[in-house]
Amino acid sequence: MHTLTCKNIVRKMGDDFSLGPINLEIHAGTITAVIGNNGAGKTTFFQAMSGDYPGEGETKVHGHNVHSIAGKAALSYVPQTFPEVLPFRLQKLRDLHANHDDTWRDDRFQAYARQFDLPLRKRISKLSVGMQRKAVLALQLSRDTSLLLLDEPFAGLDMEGQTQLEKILISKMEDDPDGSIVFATHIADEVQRLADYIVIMKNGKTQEPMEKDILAQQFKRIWLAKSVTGVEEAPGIREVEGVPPQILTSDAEATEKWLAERDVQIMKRERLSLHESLPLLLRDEETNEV
Ligand SMILES: Nc1ncnc2c1ncn2[C@@H]1O[C@H](COP(=O)(O)OP(=O)(O)OP(=O)(O)O)[C@@H](O)[C@H]1O
Repeated sequence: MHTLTCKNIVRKMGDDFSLGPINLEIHAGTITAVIGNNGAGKTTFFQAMSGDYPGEGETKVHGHNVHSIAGKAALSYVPQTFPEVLPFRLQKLRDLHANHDDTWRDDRFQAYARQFDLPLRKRISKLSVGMQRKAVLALQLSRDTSLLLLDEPFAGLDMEGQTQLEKILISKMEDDPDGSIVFATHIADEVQRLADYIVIMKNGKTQEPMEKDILAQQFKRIWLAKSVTGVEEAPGIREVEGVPPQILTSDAEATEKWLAERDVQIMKRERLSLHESLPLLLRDEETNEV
């Protein structure tokens, strides 16, 4: 079952950037991290997925068009910036949701407001950047929806806030096993701790979602006993350094098969952390568009 389906999402931004076409399916019960370099198009994509603008293509949440009432009621969206809420006090925004939003769970809001120590009676614009994000997270996480779209939700949060948010997201998934979370991030540790799938975004296009655990098995550093001609061209090779060579591969199985065929002994191998493998993925020139 899919929580979210994007079909042929396209958006042109100025003269220099265009998003898509993006086709993506997010399975129910999963957390997906969208990663990409600055300017890759993550925010533009989140705006498109959330129905923030009437663009080309179609996004559906549990089968409902994202622009329909049912679609809007099925998702919560925390954008990267939120100028429209800045003039208001959090209490006022809480009251609006409590009175007009069928998805609203006031018990949750009160708990998040306490946890994040949010001042209800100050204008959001008067809060620090991190507190502003906590306020918007508290509002959106208090809506009982099956899809959370979070554009860099950890940016600007203090360490305690990051840990609190992680716990909240994990407990939301436990409460609603068919729910899904899609979040954009630049933080490898958050990908490591939260994500089931990783979607790489480059030049406005997404690659096919990759299972984080499979990716962790494929990326390895391998120490060879001797130099071997043509190793730079072996399958999966990303980097070759030193004599005897130390190699980085994104397809350990294929690389090791290639080495075995040439009787090259492997002295040692270790998996790469996401801190090492994600930058390699983002550097790659090729995109496998879906
Ligand atoms: N209002 C706009 N008019 C023209 N171009 C824009 C506009 N907003 C964004 N862009 C361009 O769209 C591209 C994608 O921007 P976007 O903010 O989606 O990237 P991002 O991956 O979220 O980046 P970051 O990691 O820095 O947040 C950029 O090249 C940016 O210059």
